[in-house]
Amino acid sequence: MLDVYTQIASIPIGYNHPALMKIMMNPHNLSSFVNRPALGMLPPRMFPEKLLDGLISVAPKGLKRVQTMACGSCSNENAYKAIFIWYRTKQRGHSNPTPEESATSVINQAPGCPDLSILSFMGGFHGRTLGCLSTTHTKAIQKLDVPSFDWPAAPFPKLRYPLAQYERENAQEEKRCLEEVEDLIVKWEKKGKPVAGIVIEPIQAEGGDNYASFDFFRKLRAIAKKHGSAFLVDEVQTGGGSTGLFWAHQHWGLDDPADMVTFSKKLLIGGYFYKDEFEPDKPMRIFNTWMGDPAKNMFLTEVLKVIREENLLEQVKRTGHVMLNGLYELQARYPHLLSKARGLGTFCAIDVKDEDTRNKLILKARNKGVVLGGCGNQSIRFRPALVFKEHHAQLFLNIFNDALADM
Ligand SMILES: Cc1ncc(COP(=O)(O)O)c(CNc2csc(C(=O)O)c2)c1O
Repeated sequence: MLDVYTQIASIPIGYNHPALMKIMMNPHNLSSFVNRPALGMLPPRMFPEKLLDGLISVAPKGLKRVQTMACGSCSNENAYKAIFIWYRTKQRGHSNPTPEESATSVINQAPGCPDLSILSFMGGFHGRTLGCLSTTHTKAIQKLDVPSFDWPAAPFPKLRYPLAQYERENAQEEKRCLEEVEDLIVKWEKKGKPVAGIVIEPIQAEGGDNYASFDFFRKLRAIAKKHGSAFLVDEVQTGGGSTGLFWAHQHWGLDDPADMVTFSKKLLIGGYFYKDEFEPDKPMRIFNTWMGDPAKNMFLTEVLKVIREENLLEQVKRTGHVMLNGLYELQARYPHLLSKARGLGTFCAIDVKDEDTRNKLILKARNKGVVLGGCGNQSIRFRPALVFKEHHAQLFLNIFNDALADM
């Protein structure tokens, strides 16, 4: 199969890459695979140094610290907790709780359990655990029957395509959404549930590969700063190089770095980078048994080596041009079926006329040997590995054309 979905965007350098297979064959690595440590209490002696060649070597601008986790949901979940701890420490002026805060915390009451909130966006997806689900607004089936926190959800810009033709309308739409963000922050402050943090994806993936301008994100970052809220960029799906830069939010050109960046999928390990001030004041406040997995970190270090040695981020840019230009051509050839071709690097998507036709097209592509994935109500998202070259893209486009001709 030609895989253009790669296990929901989580295979970085293709299947069975020799460099990763070699890791498995090295007898010196066996202990890391067999003896999984409780990293929060008993990290292997060389673990911090090993992070330097791996995760810390790709730390986003302005972030020097990293907390590893297992998956995207637990990365966001624990990043939210670190934000709440930071916010309350800032409000108190120190990190020593009063006896009342300690007593009320264990019975789920304020002030020990404060009424704080995280602002998210309609169309955003941040995971399926309880805190993450309160910031996820994609499909009802993901949220039905699960209690939710009373946290604000702002509108995400609904851009009109082609972007060049609707610049004025789209700028107006983004301005409307940013005004709504500030209104919600003020409203939740008045409700006694101050917004401790804002979470956003650089491209709303599950929600349908929704885009906003880089200027929108720079302005949003400034709003978070203005209101004393942490700014968390969720790079679980966009991170790892598929937009042509290692982190999608690098495209924004932020003067003031994000406070936190969560990751998982292509990085093979979950976790979040964070600014010094978000370091919890005491051990075990952000904690679980494993806190990540040194074996996965080993694979990641090797993946990063391959990305550098094979210059894969430049490859992504070249392949991305072939993909997007090919999608433009197909949308022109099948205007009754396709619209809104869009992408950054090989992180591309296209809309199909309706959900049923989108699902049929994915099935038809699969029967012709191509693995695709849907997102949103009627989009197809393309998530190839970083080793996906121009000839793979052309092969995909030819098969996709045959599937479309067959609809
Ligand atoms: C931007 C973003 N943030 C967080 C998550 C959650 O990561 P996991 O918990 O699934 O590892 C994801 C996971 N993506 C995802 C794709 S399908 C899916 C699902 O639960 O149906 C989840 C994500 O795309």
